[in-house]
Amino acid sequence: MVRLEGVAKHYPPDIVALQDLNLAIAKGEFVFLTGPSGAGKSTLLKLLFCAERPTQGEIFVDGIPLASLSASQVPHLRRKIGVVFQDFKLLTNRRVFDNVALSLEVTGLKRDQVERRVRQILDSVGLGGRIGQLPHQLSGGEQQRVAIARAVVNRPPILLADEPTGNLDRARTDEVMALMEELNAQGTTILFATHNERLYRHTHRRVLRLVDGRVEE
Ligand SMILES: Nc1ncnc2c1ncn2[C@@H]1O[C@H](COP(=O)(O)OP(=O)(O)OP(=O)(O)O)[C@@H](O)[C@H]1O
Repeated sequence: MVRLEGVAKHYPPDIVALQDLNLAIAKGEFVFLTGPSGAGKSTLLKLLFCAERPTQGEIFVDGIPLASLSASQVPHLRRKIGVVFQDFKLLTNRRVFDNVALSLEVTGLKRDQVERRVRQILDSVGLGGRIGQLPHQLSGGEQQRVAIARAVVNRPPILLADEPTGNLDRARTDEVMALMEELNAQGTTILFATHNERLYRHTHRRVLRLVDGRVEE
């Protein structure tokens, strides 16, 4: 589902964020990405959804060579990829419903289909009753569950998570992890960046550790 071959990313003037990265993530895997601050975790995720382009090397997502994509084709790639961030990035002046619906409306679904899908996904993350509220009326954990619902409402095969539990307490973190497990059980390939060793220590999941821009398993 994801393949990197000899990937490097440099930022000007002389920062080497990633170097000679080779890795493959199979369809349906749930892989953790860890490593110290500044190791390049966010950079790696950004390369996968074309928010950054590699300085060297090739990246394939679901068989698509990303180097071949023009700027106008990037939105098509992004429909395959859900992304969740530490700071949720919800639209603060839009209701929970709209935050989730926006990512479906761009796909051209009819209004009643959008409404049905949004209700369904919000029910599945336990927020069916909060559909008309604004983000600030929700707790941090609830806001993150809205962000996850938004990321997966159009059923992308891949979910990228960049420290999604970084702002959450232990109980809320466990709720988010349970949701991730559920999405993975339904077939979503997940790449989950985190500093929190507790989240992967006792799992059987593969853990990729970035150190100085290189990957160790
Ligand atoms: N847009 C940018 N311009 C210049 N340097 C950048 C840029 N983005 C990231 N960097 C640098 O690249 C390196 C990797 O950063 P990145 O954010 O990928 O690390 P990270 O592992 O996600 O860190 P953290 O755990 O603190 O979020 C760091 O040295 C960072 O300062």
